[in-house]
Amino acid sequence: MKHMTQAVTTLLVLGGSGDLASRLLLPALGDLLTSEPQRRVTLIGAGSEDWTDVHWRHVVRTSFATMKAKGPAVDDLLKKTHYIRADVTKADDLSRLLEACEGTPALYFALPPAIAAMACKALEKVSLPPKTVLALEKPFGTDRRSAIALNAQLAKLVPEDQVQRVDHFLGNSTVLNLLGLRFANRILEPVWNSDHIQRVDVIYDETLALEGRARYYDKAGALIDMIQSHLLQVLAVIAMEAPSTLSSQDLRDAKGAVLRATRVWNDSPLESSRRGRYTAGTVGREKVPSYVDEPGVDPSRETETLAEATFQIDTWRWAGVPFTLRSGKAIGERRREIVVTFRPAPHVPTGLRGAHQPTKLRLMLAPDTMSLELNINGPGDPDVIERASLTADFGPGQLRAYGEVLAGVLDSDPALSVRGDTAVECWRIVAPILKEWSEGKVPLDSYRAGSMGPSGWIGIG
Ligand SMILES: NC(=O)C1=CN([C@@H]2O[C@H](COP(=O)(O)OP(=O)(O)OC[C@H]3O[C@@H](n4cnc5c(N)ncnc54)[C@H](OP(=O)(O)O)[C@@H]3O)[C@@H](O)[C@H]2O)C=CC1
Ligand SMILES: O=C1O[C@H](COP(=O)(O)O)[C@@H](O)[C@H](O)[C@H]1O
Repeated sequence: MKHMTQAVTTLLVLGGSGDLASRLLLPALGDLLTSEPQRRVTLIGAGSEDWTDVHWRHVVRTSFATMKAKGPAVDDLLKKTHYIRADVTKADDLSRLLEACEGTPALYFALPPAIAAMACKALEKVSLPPKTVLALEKPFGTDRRSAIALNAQLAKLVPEDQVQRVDHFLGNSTVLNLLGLRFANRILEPVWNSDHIQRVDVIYDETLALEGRARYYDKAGALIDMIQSHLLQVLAVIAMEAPSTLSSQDLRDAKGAVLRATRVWNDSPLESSRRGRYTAGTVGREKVPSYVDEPGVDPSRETETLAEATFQIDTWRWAGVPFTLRSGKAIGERRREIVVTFRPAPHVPTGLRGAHQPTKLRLMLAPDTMSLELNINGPGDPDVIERASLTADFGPGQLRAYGEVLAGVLDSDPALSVRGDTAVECWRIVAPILKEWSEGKVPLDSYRAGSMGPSGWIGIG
């Protein structure tokens, strides 16, 4: 993304002792500072663990090492970074943390969602320095109503453009590349509509299983964890109208308009959604227990680990085109792709045989590649259609997804974050599915960990 003047001088990570901080945020910060050595950031970690500064520096160094982070910005940060033990739900503790911040702080809520909401409430009693940035992780709230309440709470604290509702998929380079691919070429936009596109599928199947995250995941499940947030954002970027600029206002207006027009296909979760849960199996060489036997899981919740749902977008451009989003855990093969399937050619000349498959554009995420699958009639019999793929490698991108997220936070540029109304809209979109699933109207199918999903499910993409 574009690089703005850095607005934030201190990054205060609330929940610095957690998984997100050490596995994703800190490595991304190291990566960002290596690639942009002119940045200067003071990093403060805060959490309920009784850590010393020495221990915290060790955690930061270890995380930075995973990205081979180096250079003057990294050295400067490592010299000064420190850790403060605090209960972030208490106003006094939050005041203490803010007093330790130099200049303009960004508070990154790397906290369980309920604790983040409590911390926001406590911040009402705290005086925030001007231009303070608040960065909140997904899921933003637990349903439409709580997202509206959290928005109202945040509005009491800072203006909307100082709130970053983080969705790291928007920092994913393939998602960013979609902007260039769609809007910097003449050939795609004229066919990017229901006249030419038959369906769009977004698939994010992971080989990872629960990874010890039952405390959060068992209450969320695949629909909330992946579709309500990340994949609907991807849908919005695929389907949005061309923004005039890459400014946060233009990008977020364009995404917001698409999501406001999106609803469950035919308003029927029964026909348009499926859910599954893995049983014991082997993924690669790893033995995976049945989801219900994972520590911390409550089987009576009937949490799904694989979700698939089809949506419609009620606009002139997209009327009648199904958008199917799917994500699952403990699937036998990792598959992360956007598949755009074009309608068949209106007439294939009589005498040309074998044009059975439609043109498909595949955009693969991490590693970021693209392939356009075409029908051609060479090199063999000129009367027979064969398939050919035009492929391109997008390269790794300057920064990883969380690096882009952190650049946005430090520059106080919300372009890659989710606007408040859009976060609410995403809950509105999935609400009918959540309701019918909770009422048991859509069966919870089983699939063996390491398989491609429940038998009987027709593959997509
Ligand atoms: N982990 C991941 O892969 C991803 C996580 N996220 C989101 O990031 C957020 C954090 O997740 P994750 O890091 O996995 O969660 P963890 O449970 O690993 O970490 C949460 C952190 O918050 C701290 N904490 C909890 N209560 C308090 C309190 N009252 N005062 C101070 N610190 C407190 C915990 O400290 P202690 O352990 O001492 O309680 C811990 O450091 C969630 O919203 C999640 O959805 C988003 C994308 C990916
Ligand atoms: O936010 C989340 O995303 C990850 C998948 O994203 P990736 O960039 O790590 O591939 C997912 O595994 C996790 O369950 C979810 O909370």
